[in-house]
Amino acid sequence: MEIIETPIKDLVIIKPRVFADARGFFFESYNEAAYKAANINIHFCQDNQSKSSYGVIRGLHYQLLPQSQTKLVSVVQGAVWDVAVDLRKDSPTFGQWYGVELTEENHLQFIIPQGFAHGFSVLSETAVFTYKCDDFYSPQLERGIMYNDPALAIDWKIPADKAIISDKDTKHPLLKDAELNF
Ligand SMILES: Cc1cn([C@H]2C[C@H](O)[C@@H](COP(=O)(O)OP(=O)(O)O[C@H]3O[C@H](C)C(=O)[C@H](O)[C@H]3O)O2)c(=O)[nH]c1=O
Repeated sequence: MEIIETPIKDLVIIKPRVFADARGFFFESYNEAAYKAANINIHFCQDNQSKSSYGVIRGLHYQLLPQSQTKLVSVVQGAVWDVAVDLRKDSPTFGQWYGVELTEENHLQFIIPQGFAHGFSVLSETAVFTYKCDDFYSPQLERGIMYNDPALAIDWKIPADKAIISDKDTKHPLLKDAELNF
């Protein structure tokens, strides 16, 4: 696997080694030993999966310490624009976001570290999104910030009038008003 750095420290893209043949393809979607060899020491404890239609934006979500989550996210069907926002108050990139297109064709994976908000928009007719978390879901510690916060100015790669947002995701605070403890 290849680790691709981003302009935001600790936020990295994983390009797995894909074995393609006449039948299709095979790749290891996670290997703890390979991660340890790359000095990526994460122990995952929960896998999630969601399916969404074109135009859906899920996010921007995070969990507060002590149950903030590192996530390894990828797409098994379709294509999404995946976005992480740095919420670490002492980070030189606090409030900055980075996006990457994850698709069933490019097999790219994205490691979203603790201290980041995460969200994605669906670029294909449907997308099946799968991710591993290194801590369990905690409704009590789950928080969100607005996907369309003007201070973030995130380009979701879909027309704003096509965005499909859950009611919950229309009621998050702006980043300036968010509860953070990273
Ligand atoms: C996240 C989660 C949710 N749920 C339940 C709670 C709700 O009744 C239902 C749907 O949850 P929600 O609308 O928060 O799902 P998403 O909008 O896809 O949220 C996720 O999307 C963004 C992109 C993320 O990065 C987070 O992992 C996660 O917040 O599943 C669970 O039972 N376990 C869980 O781990």
